[in-house]
Amino acid sequence: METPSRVESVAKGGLPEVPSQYIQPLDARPNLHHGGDAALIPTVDLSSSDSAREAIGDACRNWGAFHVVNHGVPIYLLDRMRSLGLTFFQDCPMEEKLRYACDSSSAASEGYGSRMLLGAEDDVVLDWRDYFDHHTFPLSRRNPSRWPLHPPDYREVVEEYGDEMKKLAQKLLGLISESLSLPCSSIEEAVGEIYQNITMSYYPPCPQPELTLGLQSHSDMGAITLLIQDDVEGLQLYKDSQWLTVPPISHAILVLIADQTEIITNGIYKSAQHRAVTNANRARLSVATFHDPSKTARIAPASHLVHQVSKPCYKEVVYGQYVSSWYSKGPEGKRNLDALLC
Ligand SMILES: O=C(O)CCC(=O)C(=O)O
Ligand SMILES: [Fe+2]
Repeated sequence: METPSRVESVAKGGLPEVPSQYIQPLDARPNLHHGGDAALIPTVDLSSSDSAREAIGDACRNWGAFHVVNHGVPIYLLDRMRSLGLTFFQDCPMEEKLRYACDSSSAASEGYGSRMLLGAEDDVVLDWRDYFDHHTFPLSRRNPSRWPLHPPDYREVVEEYGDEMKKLAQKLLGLISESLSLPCSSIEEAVGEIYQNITMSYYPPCPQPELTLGLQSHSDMGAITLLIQDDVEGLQLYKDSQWLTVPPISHAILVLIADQTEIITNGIYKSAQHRAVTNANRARLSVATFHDPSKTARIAPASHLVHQVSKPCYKEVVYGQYVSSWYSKGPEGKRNLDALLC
């Protein structure tokens, strides 16, 4: 098995210039002089479901993303996850990290990795990012012995975090369904059994942030993503032909609508196109918790919503095929979803 370079090791070399594989084509490079403003991303207070429902509907229609507060997940757990991630990436010796290396020849395999897309090294531009992916639901996929042993509470915290995030994702899918006048369980039933992955992403300081991306432009492929970041800016959202910076809010959780929810809602709600930019001075950490259908699930627009606009806007897709094509062709924004438009 080929062992790809870890971005951390490339960054530690103190190179004045990034290696050519990390240089983005001109049209994908970030304009760091015009960072944009995303202060307008809505924040939804979940303490009252009645007012949250309407606010969620507006946010899903206009942004595909929103922050939630009073979400019920203990704040200490958000802080502990961020600190476990930083401990792993910054304090664990490389030799130890590599004991958890993921299989770089298969998509989204569990463990420590750097390359998201499959394909030959010289075919793809590499992201300036290392990550650790944990498989947490269904429970049959959960095997904490494949996760770091240090700090001593690492495995326990990741399990508790996964449990809390799943509960929140289910609550949100219920509110999203109701915001479209569908029964509360509609979207969750269309998704089927939830597959949850937790990916900690680590972006080391980059000597040429204007040429690179921490994570290329994409929308998440599953149903709903719940994301927290540390206090370093870097996440950007594409809206109205502009890249806008998403401000980190330490006690909030960012909700990103993903592609299967766009399909199920027949395009009424849009998945969020986003990317991560790098910076020269500070490493950045994010933790994304993905909630996806099983690979065998068939995803199609909900019939009730098809009747509203008189036709389905997306073709039915087997989720596993969607995932394979995403990893082999690359996301390039939302091109995999666009390919399913009727
Ligand atoms: O680092 C971030 O904020 C974004 C991470 C992300 O988009 C992903 O893991 O899919
Ligand atoms: Fe993402």
